[in-house]
Amino acid sequence: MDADSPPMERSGNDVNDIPNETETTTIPQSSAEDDGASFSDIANSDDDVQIQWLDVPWKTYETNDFPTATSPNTDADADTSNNTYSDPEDFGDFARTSRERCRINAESEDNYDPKDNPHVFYPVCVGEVLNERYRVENKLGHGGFSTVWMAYDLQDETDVALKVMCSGESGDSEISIHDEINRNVQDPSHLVTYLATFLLPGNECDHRVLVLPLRGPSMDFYYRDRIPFSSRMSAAKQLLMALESLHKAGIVHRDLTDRNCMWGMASLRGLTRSAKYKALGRPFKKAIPCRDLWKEGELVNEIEVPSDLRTEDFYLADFGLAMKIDDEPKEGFPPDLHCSPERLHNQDPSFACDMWSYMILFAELYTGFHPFPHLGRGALFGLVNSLGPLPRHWKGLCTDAEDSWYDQDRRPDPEFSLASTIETDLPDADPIEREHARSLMTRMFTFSPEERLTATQLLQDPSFKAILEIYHC
Ligand SMILES: Nc1ncnc2c1ncn2[C@@H]1O[C@H](COP(=O)(O)OP(=O)(O)OP(=O)(O)O)[C@@H](O)[C@H]1O
Repeated sequence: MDADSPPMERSGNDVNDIPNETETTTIPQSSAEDDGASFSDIANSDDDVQIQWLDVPWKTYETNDFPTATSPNTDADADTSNNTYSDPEDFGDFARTSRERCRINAESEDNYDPKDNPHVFYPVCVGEVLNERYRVENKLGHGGFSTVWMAYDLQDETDVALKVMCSGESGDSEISIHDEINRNVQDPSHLVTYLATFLLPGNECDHRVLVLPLRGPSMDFYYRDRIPFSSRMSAAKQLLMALESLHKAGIVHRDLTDRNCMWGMASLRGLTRSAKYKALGRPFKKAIPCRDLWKEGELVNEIEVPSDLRTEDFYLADFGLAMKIDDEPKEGFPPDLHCSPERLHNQDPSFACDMWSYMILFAELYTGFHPFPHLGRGALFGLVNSLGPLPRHWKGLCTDAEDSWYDQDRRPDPEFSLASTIETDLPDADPIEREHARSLMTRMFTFSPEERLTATQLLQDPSFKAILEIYHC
């Protein structure tokens, strides 16, 4: 597929640069420990042959232990720019004790058990080569329908993300919406669409795999308020422009959440696997403990991208629920806290629903917090408490709602009005800036979808532009 992928820099490693066969290189043995060296330390290391990254026992290799120019893995495993090599057998560390096994924070093992689950996940081991091309090197994340892995494309010699879908998810509609995006969206550069796709034969079923360009951490990963304001506001603008181009092509995303928005990640091209493990963390894993599993697989901790690898680019991903605006809506909602109130009342998805979700993300990027504290009583309660009663004609359309939330005499709690929330969350902001934020949020967080600004209108809105200008975006 010729979907856009970002330009990747190739660092100067060439098989001819492999040191003389008489030289000896010392590399660390596998270890879960980390000496805290930064990415730039690794990428710029000009140590000669003896390098020491970890405070762990050392293993000494003769250089002729390493792949030669005729070996298929030569380029993949030798990174002579750093004079370092990957141990071909090193694919992370197994938890050894029950306490260590508890530290593995992955999808539930039940997802692999056909007895518990009609839509099973595909068991994957780090180190496995999928489709004779993609060597799985680390775990990126998982969702309700997939596991997502960082893999090395042995053919194109680049890192990619593999989204391995559960059985029963043909992926057909996601692929066709990716195709639609690549055909019709004027600028898809901030939309994460597939580079290639293949099927993996599973246990009496196939599993669809999407090969995606590798991106960085999702928006929910970092404490947002630790990222500079200018980066967060630039992200908000990039996301809105991506959404505008999606909407102009007649596509609604329907699942705009912090999990589906991602920062960019600096290219790791040219680094050995051990250097990548050094930068991103080593896979920490245990075998999937299901009995009678048809194939080996591992539950693996998801990588934590260090902040010095995060780039200023921002992307919208996961088009699993996206659809053409005129198509018959399929099942599925964003999580309640990012879902528009009309969708929570079972109205059809619309561009305005996406704009509500966008505005929640904008508020989270801007203030660092969700704008409607729900006090443990659910998303709709948070809205009623801050904005006032829900439209009377929606009553009865949402089973989780209380009748009193539609009582038109009900007053919002002044402590949770948008003005007070903005003042609490941004105590140092200039009053004029806060007034722009209040005005913008009041107009966007309206229960009438038809009154919400479109993406194009919001990009032109004087208050939106004023806030971005303050942060030089
Ligand atoms: N291209 C990518 N680069 C890096 N990480 C990714 C990429 N795609 C997905 N991820 C990670 O994997 C996680 C799950 O991906 P995704 O949301 O696409 O899966 P899903 O099964 O559709 O999830 P959901 O149940 O939320 O719809 C994301 O939150 C993100 O952390």
